[in-house]
Amino acid sequence: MEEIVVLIVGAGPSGLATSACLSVHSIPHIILEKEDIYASLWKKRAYDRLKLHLAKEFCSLPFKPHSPDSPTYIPKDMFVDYLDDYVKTFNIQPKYQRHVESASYDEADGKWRIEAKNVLTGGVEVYVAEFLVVASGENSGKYIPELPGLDSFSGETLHSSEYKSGAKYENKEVLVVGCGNSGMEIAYDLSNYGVQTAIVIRNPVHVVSKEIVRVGMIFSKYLPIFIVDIMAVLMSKILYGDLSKYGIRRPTKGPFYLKATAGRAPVIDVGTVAKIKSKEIKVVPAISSIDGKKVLFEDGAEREFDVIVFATGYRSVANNWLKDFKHVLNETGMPKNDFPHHWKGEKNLYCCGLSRRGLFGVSMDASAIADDIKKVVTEKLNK
Ligand SMILES: Cc1cc2nc3c(=O)[nH]c(=O)nc-3n(C[C@H](O)[C@H](O)[C@H](O)COP(=O)(O)OP(=O)(O)OC[C@H]3O[C@@H](n4cnc5c(N)ncnc54)[C@H](O)[C@@H]3O)c2cc1C
Ligand SMILES: NC(=O)C1=CN([C@@H]2O[C@H](COP(=O)(O)OP(=O)(O)OC[C@H]3O[C@@H](n4cnc5c(N)ncnc54)[C@H](OP(=O)(O)O)[C@@H]3O)[C@@H](O)[C@H]2O)C=CC1
Ligand SMILES: O=C(O)C(=O)Cc1c[nH]c2ccccc12
Repeated sequence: MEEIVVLIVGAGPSGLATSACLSVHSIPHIILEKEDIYASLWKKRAYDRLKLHLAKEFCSLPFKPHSPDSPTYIPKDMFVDYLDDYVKTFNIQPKYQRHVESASYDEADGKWRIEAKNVLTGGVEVYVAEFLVVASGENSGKYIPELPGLDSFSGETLHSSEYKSGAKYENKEVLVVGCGNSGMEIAYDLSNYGVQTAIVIRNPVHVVSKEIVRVGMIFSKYLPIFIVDIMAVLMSKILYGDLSKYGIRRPTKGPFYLKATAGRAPVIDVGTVAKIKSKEIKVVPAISSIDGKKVLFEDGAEREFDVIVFATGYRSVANNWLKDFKHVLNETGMPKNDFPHHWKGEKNLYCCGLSRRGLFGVSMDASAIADDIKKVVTEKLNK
């Protein structure tokens, strides 16, 4: 059994940022990561053409702004290089292939007991920590809806986290389920490879440009969200026009309101809208059932597909291993406390990167968590 002051679960940007902030405070800690590398989402589960879709000033980790020479919207591989530099700068050394399977709070000694399977040896390692930081990601579990007849589908199915590029789907009929940023960009990528592409858009969704988001993020510092949303929607209408005739309806609530309250990011268009307008990408309604290669839609139409890409999002699965999750999370694996108090729980339990604010939120959380742990440790030493 290993005793440690702070144990961090996950070596994505949240775990790395928290580690850096704790190191600056000289607080001993370890990171347990189930994969064999850090930043596995960015290194293993992201498609080729992915870029950061927030301007770089909103995407840096603590103590390390992006280089002035970096493009405003950083390509995935360049962001991975940035994380490599970050890990070197702060000498971050996660314990890899340690899959945390259980974490519970021992009331008797007031510490966290963490059990992790060593993926290499198959053995179970036990750790005892005074502080526990959940940094396992809001996108840690793939979500695929249960659709009637899905088991009968005779083509290929994959989740967006498994998609790399449209190259392997040339001359195929592909259905993308989900019109979030993954679905809309994957549909664009498929279409660029000449793939016959359809996308399911079943509910209203905002479409904005990167520049509208950048302006909105800047103005959000000074103006109430409803003003920012009025501006954002007006700019979107000017840029894209009335999209309802193409099957894209705008929600009644604004894009920044929905992001702040429901964590639903607007679609930041990469060129998909133009392809939908030109009918290179076909918009279809919700699926009612699947039969072999045939997909039946709620408008009664049906069409055969070779491939279905589920760009239907993710879920936090922290509750699978965090037995005493109620000290910081709710039943869905997300923070039980509202932003900006979401990161701190009871019993020295914290969560980082679960505020649905992307890397911008990661940095805020990591700094706040490390500062709070430093305060608690200092107060204890001064008693
Ligand atoms: C396709 C995609 C694109 C995105 N683009 C942007 C963007 O442009 N800008 C932005 O701000 N945000 C973006 N995001 C949001 C993204 O969540 C953050 O950028 C960032 O990756 C969050 O970091 P994280 O460390 O909290 O979570 P993750 O990056 O998901 O890392 C969590 C880590 O925890 C590990 N882990 C999970 N469970 C366990 C366990 N039980 N035991 C041990 N280890 C475990 C995982 O292996 C993983 O390495 C995007 C997300 C996706 C899916
Ligand atoms: N940097 C970048 O360029 C990118 C960033 N991202 C980020 O990654 C995160 C995850 O994004 P993403 O993977 O798109 O997931 P999201 O959760 O944002 O979107 C999931 C989509 O799936 C749809 N959906 C769910 N179930 C069904 C169903 N049964 N039938 C039809 N549609 C369904 C949802 O529609 P409904 O509303 O109807 O439920 C929604 O449109 C987000 O924060 C996003 O901003 C993602 C891709 C690229
Ligand atoms: O892409 C993501 O997952 C993000 O959460 C990035 C993000 C943070 N704040 C936003 C506001 C509008 C659109 C995207 C984001």
